[in-house]
Amino acid sequence: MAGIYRSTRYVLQNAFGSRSLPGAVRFYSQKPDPAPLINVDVDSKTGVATVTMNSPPVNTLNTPFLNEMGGVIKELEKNKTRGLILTSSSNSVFSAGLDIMEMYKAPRDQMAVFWTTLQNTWLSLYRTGIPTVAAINGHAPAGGCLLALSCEYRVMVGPKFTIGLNETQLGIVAPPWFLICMREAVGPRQTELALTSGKMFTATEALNIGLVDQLVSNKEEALAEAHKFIARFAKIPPLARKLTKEFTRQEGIKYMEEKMLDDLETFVDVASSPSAQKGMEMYLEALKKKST
Ligand SMILES: CCCCCCCCCC/C=C/CC(=O)SCCNC(=O)CCNC(=O)[C@H](O)C(C)(C)COP(=O)(O)OP(=O)(O)OC[C@H]1O[C@@H](n2cnc3c(N)ncnc32)[C@H](O)[C@@H]1OP(=O)(O)O
Repeated sequence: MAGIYRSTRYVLQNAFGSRSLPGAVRFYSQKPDPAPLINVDVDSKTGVATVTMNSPPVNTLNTPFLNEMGGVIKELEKNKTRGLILTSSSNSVFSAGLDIMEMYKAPRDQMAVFWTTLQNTWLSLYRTGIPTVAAINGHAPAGGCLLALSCEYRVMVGPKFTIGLNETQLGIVAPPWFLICMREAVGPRQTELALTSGKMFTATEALNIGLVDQLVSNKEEALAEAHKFIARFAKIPPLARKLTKEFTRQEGIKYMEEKMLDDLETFVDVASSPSAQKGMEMYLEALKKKST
């Protein structure tokens, strides 16, 4: 089994194409798609990129989306972008997390490609030397919360949106690297309490436990505060900043570097188990009922 996963990873690692940014201008990532999944807008004065997830209806994280996100981060690093602000084009959802359709009734090799892409893209975002901020302008359950936690600073639009790692509510388990990200933000006690119950926090609750750093009342304010956070690093030498970030995040980085294949195998085994499949089926039904 590990052989399949290793060759899958090889293919994926070589699948991130690259293309030069024509200076500080707007560009769309990866494929010349008339409806890109992610828009990137680089401010010509500050060099800060606003990366807008634009995969309606709820920015689910599936393989094409994650590949595109990985490509975007690579491009921004190559172009020495001054900051990355992650936000959503939706008025109510930051990201609904992993696309359950990538896990539900999916063949094991498809699940493996999906998870490997997630692992690689997560690691790129989590460890990038570029200062990162999540401007959370909508609900951020599960993988949506992970995306926000992988950034260095979180500004959330309140009070009506929610955020959290709700996996246990679905009968699935947040892997250790999700948990490490949560623990880095809120500490071990709050992490255990939150994850064992799969709690979704209101924006105010999230602020109170340190899951987010700031509350604002709309997206424009969120973006303005995100720019302010990035401006703090104007006079900090980038290499010193990057290495300090790597040292601070070494537990998560080390976990992924050393345990990537074990994590992958566990994921495929757990996600394809009858009980996880049943849980996903019931959850999907509940989502569908809710939306009709
Ligand atoms: C070593 C141990 C290792 C263990 C490994 C175990 C492996 C397990 C994997 C663990 C990780 C999981 C992380 C995840 O991210 S799982 C996904 C969790 N996501 C959610 O719970 C969010 C579900 N969605 C919502 O709550 C709501 O959609 C929303 C985000 C609050 C938005 O609500 P809104 O009313 O605006 O929109 P709708 O609910 O009507 O949704 C619109 C359509 O989108 C579909 N949808 C929503 N979320 C998902 C999703 N995550 N995946 C796939 N599809 C989704 C929804 O069904 C609607 O579809 P429809 O229009 O066709 O009805």
